[in-house]
Amino acid sequence: STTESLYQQIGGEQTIEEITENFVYEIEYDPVILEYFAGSDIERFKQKLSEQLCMVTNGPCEYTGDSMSQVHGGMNITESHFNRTVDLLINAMNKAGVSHRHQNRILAELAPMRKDMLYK
Ligand code: HEM
Repeated sequence: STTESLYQQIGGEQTIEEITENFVYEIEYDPVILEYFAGSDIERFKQKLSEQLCMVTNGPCEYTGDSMSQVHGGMNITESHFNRTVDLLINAMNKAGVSHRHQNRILAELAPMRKDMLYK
């Protein structure tokens, strides 16, 4: 129904967990992007990312992580590396069975955060 949240439409917590697991897997197989995560706590990343995905899809979650500019500041993320990371997220969503229509809605929610991450 039209009153269902995007979170419910994609399959709720289980799908969010799958996207997150798949995304980390994709990152682990991408030497260029993996380098950024060399000193990172991957369990924390998974937890905060799944909260964020849940929140932007209007699920029953609160994002308890840091702001996107705080987190990504100092990494000097290039446009090319940003786009590469989005491709990994798309792979992760495809493998989790998220439809392209729903993927576009999720990416549209994340798009405004881009300016907080690039070249900072
Ligand atoms: C779609 C765009 C992106 C989103 C939605 C996103 C989201 C997040 C979130 C929610 C966290 C966890 C924050 C926390 O721990 O409080 C995080 C951490 C991180 N992100 Fe991103 N991110 C994106 C793009 C990127 C890109 C392009 C890179 C690098 C190429 C990157 C590198 C990292 C790294 C290395 C961490 C871990 C930081 C740490 O260890 O403290 N992210 N990201």
